Amino acid sequence: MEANCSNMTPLSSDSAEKENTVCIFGTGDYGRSLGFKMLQSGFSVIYGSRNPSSASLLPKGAEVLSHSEAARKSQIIFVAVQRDHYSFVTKLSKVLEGKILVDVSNNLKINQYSESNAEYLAQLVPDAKVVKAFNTVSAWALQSGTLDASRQVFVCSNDSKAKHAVMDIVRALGLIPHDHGSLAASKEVENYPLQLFPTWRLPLYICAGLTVLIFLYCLITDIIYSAITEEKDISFRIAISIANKVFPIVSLILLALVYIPGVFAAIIQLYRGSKYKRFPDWLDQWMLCRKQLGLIALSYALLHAIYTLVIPIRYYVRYRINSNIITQILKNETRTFDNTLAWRTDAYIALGILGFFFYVLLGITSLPSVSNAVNWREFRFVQSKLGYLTLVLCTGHALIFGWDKFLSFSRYRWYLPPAYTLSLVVPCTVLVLKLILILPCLDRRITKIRQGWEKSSSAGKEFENGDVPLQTKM
Ligand SMILES: NC(=O)C1=CN([C@@H]2O[C@H](COP(=O)(O)OP(=O)(O)OC[C@H]3O[C@@H](n4cnc5c(N)ncnc54)[C@H](OP(=O)(O)O)[C@@H]3O)[C@@H](O)[C@H]2O)C=CC1
Ligand SMILES: [Fe+3]
Repeated sequence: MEANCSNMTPLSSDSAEKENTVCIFGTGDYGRSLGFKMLQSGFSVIYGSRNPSSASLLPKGAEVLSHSEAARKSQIIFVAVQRDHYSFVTKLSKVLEGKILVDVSNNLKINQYSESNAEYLAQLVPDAKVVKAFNTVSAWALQSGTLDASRQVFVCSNDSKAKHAVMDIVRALGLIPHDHGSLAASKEVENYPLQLFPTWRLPLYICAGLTVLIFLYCLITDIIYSAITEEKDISFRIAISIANKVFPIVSLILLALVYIPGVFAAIIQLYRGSKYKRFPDWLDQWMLCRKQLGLIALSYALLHAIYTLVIPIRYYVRYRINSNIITQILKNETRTFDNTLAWRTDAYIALGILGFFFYVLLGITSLPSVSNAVNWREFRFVQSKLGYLTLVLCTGHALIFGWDKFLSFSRYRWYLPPAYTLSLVVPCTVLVLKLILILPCLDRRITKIRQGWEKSSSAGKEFENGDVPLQTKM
């Protein structure tokens, strides 16, 4: 079936109907859902089943026959059967000769078998043209029509015509086909739905590790320290006070971690005097998860903002304010207005608000629908310039919050510095390194390197781009 199916509507003539007919082996969940969607899109559907008479719950308008009878009636056959049962196709090898067999199967584990299911099917019926497709679309999504998250269908085959015929069907169903090349890619395609947030794994581990470490640090320096040295139980602070320390600290560290790899990359390129050598793997990995790190940092900043907003309604805070007022009344004293403190708190809050605003802006511009609407230069400007501005504002927010507390030794509990200082180490390091890198002498050199200029280390000679073979990326 090489006819273009993209404009398919139900056809009336017999021959056209034959061209428009697809066969589905298996009347299980997937076979039924696929058949339902096919019928909706104007195809005729014939099921091939072991027991045609007892097949039930099939979509209206579909026919059920034996495997061989059904296969004879269509050029394209979808195999909606679990891999373990594929052996039944060997008996049909004659009738399947030259036909397109679409393997929709998935496995339970990554690399469960040595060869992919599609390659296995191709070995069982070598004279059929096997195409891998549809495994990324669930039965539920096909049936319910909620295909927003899984519109993409990866298609691969060794037979180009067969692949394009299946891609036409994919389009006719309102889905988006992605050509993944030959059947050798089918293993990767089969592993795809089994991966659980692959690009999120490293950022989530980093975030979880930092969260636990900072929480333990705050627990020791606040709650356990008070319990042991002052015999005071302030464990209630875990719920809001400690949480509202952990979230901003981790958020700021994660935001700085988004910008460190760029700084390291610039230093490495300066040192090598070239951009044509691969970065170490760890740096590549780190660069690839910057967006995820940034989005987790944003979610923690959002939590910090919400926790901060509830401070005035906390019982503990209202109690402290009231008891302060009563103490002043009882002592008949009035605390004078501290102008410096007023400036400090206002500046700290203002930097926090502005920092959060740019944080959100960065998050919004990283959404595909927004980033697709800006060109590469605009995207770089937002993510780099506004990103650094966010880092500066948020670091300023933390610096003014802490002020000179780090100088007062009484705040060091068991020689441990106040928790806020932990949030400043990485961001300050990034900002200092960035400041050095934007010094005109270094900036000019980095710009030249990124435009392709190279310094030959062996001969001490300098080559322009093009004189030296490009070996690797960057
Ligand atoms: N469910 C889902 O969301 C998705 C499923 N898939 C893939 O689709 C395929 C089918 O899945 P699903 O429909 O859920 O599975 P089911 O177990 O529900 O159905 C499989 C069908 O295969 C047929 N069958 C069972 N045993 C044999 C056998 N020994 N020989 C021949 N045919 C047999 C039966 O149909 P009959 O009785 O008519 O012969 C049965 O209904 C699988 O490979 C799966 O990985 C892919 C993406 C998503
Ligand atoms: Fe804050």
